Amino acid sequence: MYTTTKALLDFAQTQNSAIAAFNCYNAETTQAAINAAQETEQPVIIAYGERYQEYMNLEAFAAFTQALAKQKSVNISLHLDHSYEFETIKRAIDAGFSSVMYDGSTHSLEDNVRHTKEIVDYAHKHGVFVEAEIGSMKKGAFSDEEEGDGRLTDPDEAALFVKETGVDFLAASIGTVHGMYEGEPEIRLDLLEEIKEKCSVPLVLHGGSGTPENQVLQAIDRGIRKINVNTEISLTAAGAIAYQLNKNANSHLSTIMEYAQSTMTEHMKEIITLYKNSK
Ligand SMILES: O=C(O)C[C@@H](O)[C@H](O)C(=O)COP(=O)(O)O
Ligand SMILES: [Zn+2]
Repeated sequence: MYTTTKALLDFAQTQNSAIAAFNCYNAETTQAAINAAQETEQPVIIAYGERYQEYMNLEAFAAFTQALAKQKSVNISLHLDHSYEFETIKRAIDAGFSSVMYDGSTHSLEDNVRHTKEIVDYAHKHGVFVEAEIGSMKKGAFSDEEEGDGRLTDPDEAALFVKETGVDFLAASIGTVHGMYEGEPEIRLDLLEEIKEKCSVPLVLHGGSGTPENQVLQAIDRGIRKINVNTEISLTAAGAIAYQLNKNANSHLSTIMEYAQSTMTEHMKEIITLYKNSK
């Protein structure tokens, strides 16, 4: 079923769980995520980033995802991840994305508020929900993302940001990184508690890959409702491809990709089940 990210995060709120938002950019990643949702009978968010456009056209991706989602009985939403250009956001809204993320984290607070508000006003007029980021994420290992300066979110700034912009979901920087960790990460649960207390909107955790399970569960218990995962799944697929080629270097491409896809599905099922947080 094709639904909105807002409906999924509201549902997560009632369950004290978080919804996995998997970064998808081709047929295999998207099918893997949708199959994982179907097999676990849990909702999932398909997150397509602005930077993937060179790899798969935005409108084609949206049509593909919506067509698959409509054939399934579980709830699936389509979200535009990290976007910097108003133009991309407008295109995503026209293509049927239910939510978009404007990433103004590299701007000053004042500019981030101004740009985000402009986008929120536009998106809300079109019935679309907006995620935005305050603070910024550091880049860890194996991430193709651009280097951020890694500023933790200030709870008072976050409260002001939510109030001034009218944003629907807030991505807060609380100690995770984009990519894998070099050492043991430490999610700042104290900071998360303070942000949660001061902001009434659902909170989003970026940099889900490699984050220790006990820290993830504690973050969910303190109000994280959406967790973005990319690098970990990409590494799983790369490992599966290497394994298949090692077994048979002349494998047909469809065999290699099918194996990569089913391996991703299994990994995604574990993540979805963890985030469900049922004790
Ligand atoms: O890499 C992308 O294009 C998107 C990611 O930044 C995503 O938003 C995210 O936070 C996933 O982090 P990761 O699991 O640590 O790669
Ligand atoms: Zn991210």
